[in-house]
Amino acid sequence: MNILLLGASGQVGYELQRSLQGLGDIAAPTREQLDLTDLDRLADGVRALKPALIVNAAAYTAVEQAESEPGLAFRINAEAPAVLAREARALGAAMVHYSTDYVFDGGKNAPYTEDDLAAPLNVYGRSKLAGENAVTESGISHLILRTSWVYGMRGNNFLLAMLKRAREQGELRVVADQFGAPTWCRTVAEISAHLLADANVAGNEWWRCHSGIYHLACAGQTSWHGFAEAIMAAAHIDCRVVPIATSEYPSRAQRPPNSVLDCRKLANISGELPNWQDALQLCMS
Ligand SMILES: NC(=O)C1=CN([C@@H]2O[C@H](COP(=O)(O)OP(=O)(O)OC[C@H]3O[C@@H](n4cnc5c(N)ncnc54)[C@H](OP(=O)(O)O)[C@@H]3O)[C@@H](O)[C@H]2O)C=CC1
Ligand SMILES: Cc1cn([C@H]2C[C@H](O)[C@@H](COP(=O)(O)OP(=O)(O)O[C@H]3O[C@@H](C)C(=O)[C@@H](O)[C@H]3O)O2)c(=O)[nH]c1=O
Ligand SMILES: [Mg+2]
Repeated sequence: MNILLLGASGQVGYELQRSLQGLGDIAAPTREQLDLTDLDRLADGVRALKPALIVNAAAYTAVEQAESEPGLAFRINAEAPAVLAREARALGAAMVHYSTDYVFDGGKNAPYTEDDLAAPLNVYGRSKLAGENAVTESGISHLILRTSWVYGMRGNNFLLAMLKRAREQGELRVVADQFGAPTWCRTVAEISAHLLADANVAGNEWWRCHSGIYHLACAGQTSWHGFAEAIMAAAHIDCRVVPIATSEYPSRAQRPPNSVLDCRKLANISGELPNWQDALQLCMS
C-alpha cells in the first residue's frame, strides 16, 4: 500500500514516519516538494503518487500568528485538506487527518465528547474546524483525530519553550485557568498506527464501521501551570512557576478555558490512553 504522509518534519509527522513503518510504502514529501499552499500542485502530487492512504499531519499551528494571517491559516488547514479529501475520493483512498481541542470554546464544565458542538474562539481553531468539515463532507473513509497540547523533545512546543525560559529567566509565569491534557506526539503516532494496522487487516469493513471523528489525548487533565510544574520536576530544574490568570498573559488569540477531551470513543476501539504524567516521564527519560 502506498501511503502519502504530509507534515513529516512536524512533531506528530516525525513520529508517524517511524510508527507507520510496516504498514506500507511511505512517501513523505517535504514542504519544498509539496507545498500545501499551492493547491493545484498538491492535487497533481497526490495523483502522481496514487496513495491508498493519505495521512495529513501538516498544519498551520502558529495560534498567535494566525490571528494576523487568517488567509494563510485557512489555506493550509482547510483548503488543502479539502483538496486532499477530493483527490482521495477520486482514488478511492482513505485519509487520516489531525485536528485540535481548540475547535471548542471551553465553556463546558466537563470533558468534551465528539458529539459536543464545536465553536472555536480563534482563527486557528476556525480554520481547523473548516478542515474537519471538508474531510467529513467528502464522504471518504476517514479518521479525524482531535488531539491537544502536543509536545515532544523536538520542534515547537510548550515543553521546550518552558525549558528554555527556565534557563534564561529563572522564573516562569504561566496561566493556571486554562485546562486540558498535554499529549506526547509519540502517543498520537503510535495510536494512529495501531488503528491503521487494524484497518489494514479488516479492510473496507473496518472503515465502514469506524470512519469519523475521535478524540485522542493523554488521560487526565491539568492547567498550563500544572504542566509547567511537571516539566520542571521531570527535568530536575529548581525554578519558581508562578500561577497567573489568562488576563495577565497578553495574547492576540483567545483560548478555551477548558478543552479536556473525552476519549472514551477511541478507547473503546483501541484501549485506554496513557496518563499524561506517565507519557511526560517517558518522553523526558
Ligand atoms: N501542536 C499542538 O499543540 C497541537 C497540534 N494539533 C494538530 O496536530 C497536527 C500535527 O501538529 P504538530 O505535529 O504539532 O505540527 P507542527 O507545527 O510540529 O508541524 C507542522 C508540519 O506541517 C508542515 N507544514 C506547514 N505548512 C506547510 C505547507 N504550506 N506545506 C507543506 N507542509 C507544511 C510543517 O512543515 P515545515 O517543517 O516545512 O514547516 C510541519 O511538517 C496538526 O493537524 C495540528 O493542528 C492538535 C492539537 C495540538
Ligand atoms: C510561553 C508561555 C505561555 N503561556 C500560556 C499561553 C497559552 O495560554 C498557554 C500555552 O502556550 P502555547 O504558546 O503553547 O499555546 P498555544 O500555541 O495556543 O497551544 C496550542 O497550540 C495549538 C497548535 C493546539 O492545537 C492546542 O492544542 C495548543 O497546544 O500558556 C504562559 O502563561 N506563560 C508562558 O511563558
Ligand atoms: Mg504555540
